[in-house]
Amino acid sequence: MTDQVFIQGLECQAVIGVFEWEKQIRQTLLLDLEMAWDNRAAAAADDYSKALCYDTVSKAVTALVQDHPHELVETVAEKVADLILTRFQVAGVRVRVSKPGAVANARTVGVQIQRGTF
Ligand SMILES: Nc1nc2c(c(=O)[nH]1)N=C([C@H](O)[C@@H](O)CO)CN2
Repeated sequence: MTDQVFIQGLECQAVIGVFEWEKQIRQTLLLDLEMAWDNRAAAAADDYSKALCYDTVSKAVTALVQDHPHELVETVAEKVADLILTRFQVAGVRVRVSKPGAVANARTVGVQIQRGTF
């Protein structure tokens, strides 16, 4: 099954980082999500209830990332993947977490993980 629902560049203001000064501020994280989802039923019936709602997922992920402090972008990626797999019954997910402010001479840095099956 190759269908996906995706979310690109989801901007979150998070308490994120290993250093003490980072725990006192919010920094931008950008999330890219790809979720395995068979879109045929929703499309055939033109039925929102059969779709994976990117707005609902975006709100849930934003709350998770913004409402709890984390040290590592790896932890954020794992928690987001777990949320999507469990709360939204998605079979597979790719999560990319970018921290654009972290390295002065890099456009961005971060991690990408894949969990479940596509
Ligand atoms: N693989 C990782 N490396 C680093 C992380 C991280 O979350 N994962 N974090 C930091 C610091 O918080 C850094 O972003 C401060 O600028 C360093 N390396």
